[in-house]
Amino acid sequence: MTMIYPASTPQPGELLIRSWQRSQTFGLQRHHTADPCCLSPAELRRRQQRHRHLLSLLQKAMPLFEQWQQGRHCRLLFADAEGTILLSTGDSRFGDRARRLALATGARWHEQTMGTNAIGTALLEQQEVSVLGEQHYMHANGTISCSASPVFSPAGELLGVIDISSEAGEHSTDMLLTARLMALTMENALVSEQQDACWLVSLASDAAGLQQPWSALIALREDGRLLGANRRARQWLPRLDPAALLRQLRQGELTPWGEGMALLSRKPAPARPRPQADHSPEAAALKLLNHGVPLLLQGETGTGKDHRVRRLHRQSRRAQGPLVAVNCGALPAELIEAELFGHAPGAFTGSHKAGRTGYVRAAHRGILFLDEIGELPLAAQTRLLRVLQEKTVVPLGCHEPEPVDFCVIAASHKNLATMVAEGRFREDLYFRLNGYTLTLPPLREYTRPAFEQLVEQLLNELHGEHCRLAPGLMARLYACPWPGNIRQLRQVLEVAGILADGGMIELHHLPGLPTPGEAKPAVQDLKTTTEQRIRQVLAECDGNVSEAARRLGISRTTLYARLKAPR
Ligand SMILES: Nc1ncnc2c1ncn2[C@@H]1O[C@H](COP(=O)(O)OP(=O)(O)OP(=O)(O)O)[C@@H](O)[C@H]1O
Repeated sequence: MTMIYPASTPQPGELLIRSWQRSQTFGLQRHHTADPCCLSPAELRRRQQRHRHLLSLLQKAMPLFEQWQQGRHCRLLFADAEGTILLSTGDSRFGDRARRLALATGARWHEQTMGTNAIGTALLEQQEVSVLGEQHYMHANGTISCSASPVFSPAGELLGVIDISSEAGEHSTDMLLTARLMALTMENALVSEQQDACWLVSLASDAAGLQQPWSALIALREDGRLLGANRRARQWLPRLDPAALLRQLRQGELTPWGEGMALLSRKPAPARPRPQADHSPEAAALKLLNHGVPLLLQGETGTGKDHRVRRLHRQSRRAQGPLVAVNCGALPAELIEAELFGHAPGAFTGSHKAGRTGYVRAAHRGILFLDEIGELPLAAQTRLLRVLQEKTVVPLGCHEPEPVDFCVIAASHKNLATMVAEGRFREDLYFRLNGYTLTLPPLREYTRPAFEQLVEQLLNELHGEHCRLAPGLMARLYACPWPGNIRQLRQVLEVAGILADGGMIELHHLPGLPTPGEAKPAVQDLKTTTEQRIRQVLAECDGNVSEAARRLGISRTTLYARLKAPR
């Protein structure tokens, strides 16, 4: 590959050559328009919310940048580990050009789409880099120069990147140094706040270098176990015995170490208060799941069964294993057993030539989520019961049972106990699945404080902390019937927050608000109320079922089911 630079541009090092080669491999052309694939404002706010702790640490390090920046025309950017800019601040004169070049929040600077660039290249190489003027792969970016330094977690995972960008002619080497200093300051803050850390130890080549942002820093537990390290410390770790070092340091705060380095122990970091014991049903469910007890989730459509299962999986001991979700109501009747338990190659006419693993075996070492379990036909229920009892599967066409290690969570919007009483669900399977029942209430049964908390959480998740309801609107929302439960509420708030540009939501930002009843409907009236509301919306949509389901925030299947439900 030939790289031709203007005489004024420094020749690239190996890192940039590798990056240019990658840019070519990605099929990019230098004269193409760079496409930063900007995120929608809502998605950007979600990401900023997800990374709010990192952003708050960056804010604390900001005085470093502000002091240094005086008189310089440059911008500081922070991008997450996927190259999405979450913060852009600094000189507004350069800001206009920066915006034109998509150095603004929401833009994504992957190497795959933008070619060689400081953010994308620093992320892929996991090391700091300056990309000056025409060293950018895309001509369009040749007018700027950028220096970026990655930020790592105390465990060494890449969290994001700090970048300082300026006009190509105005870049200086201290921009990379400042980006590095900011990144190190953030890493040190992360190391210092490690949970259970009692000791922080700085390492440097001499006493003068200790406790500087660029010194190595490690966090230790009371017994000397290593909890985390900044990037500088990581290079020492292979030669370091933290427990022995701590013993030594407890004799005297400043101690020579190993290869003549000076060491300093700092005051014990304040221990974090232990979380209060959690006696909620969800905590009980998690504890039981971790002991292999099957869970049963009951709740109307949209009450958050799927959402809850995903959260339980994330928090469980099986978080590293798969979560295999099966909608039992959507399995084709004639293939249910093959889909669940798998089959040998060519086991039956029309079967997969290579055989099929089946959902149960796919959940090995993880969690099998059987959604809409009430829809499973009786014959399949019998086989499922055997699989749950024996924790082995015999795929169709096989003879040998195969052990499978999985936990099961089942969910249904139908009342399974009633189905058992009516003979539509096997009693023994019901007892086997129902190690512990978690019932998710419909929104109409939420207390006012619980409802407010949910609305605030959803607004925060969807639109960030500045989005809130105008006075009086909470009461209006609480009075609505919400047949689609959280799904419907979420959709209404998503639309409202966008219309309100993430600020104060007024009544006119709520076009899809369900009509409030005179009072909250009594439970026994709910079927009638729901059906009336569905018919009303259907009429408003001229019988268009998809549109009505969208407005109500429920699926089309649910809409049909609601209309067909026996009175
Ligand atoms: N606690 C929660 N916080 C935020 N969002 C939630 C919560 N619970 C549910 N949601 C959201 O509400 C919507 C519906 O949730 P979910 O699909 O989990 O409901 P469900 O009970 O499984 O519904 P169905 O029975 O119709 O499948 C989803 O968009 C989900 O992200």
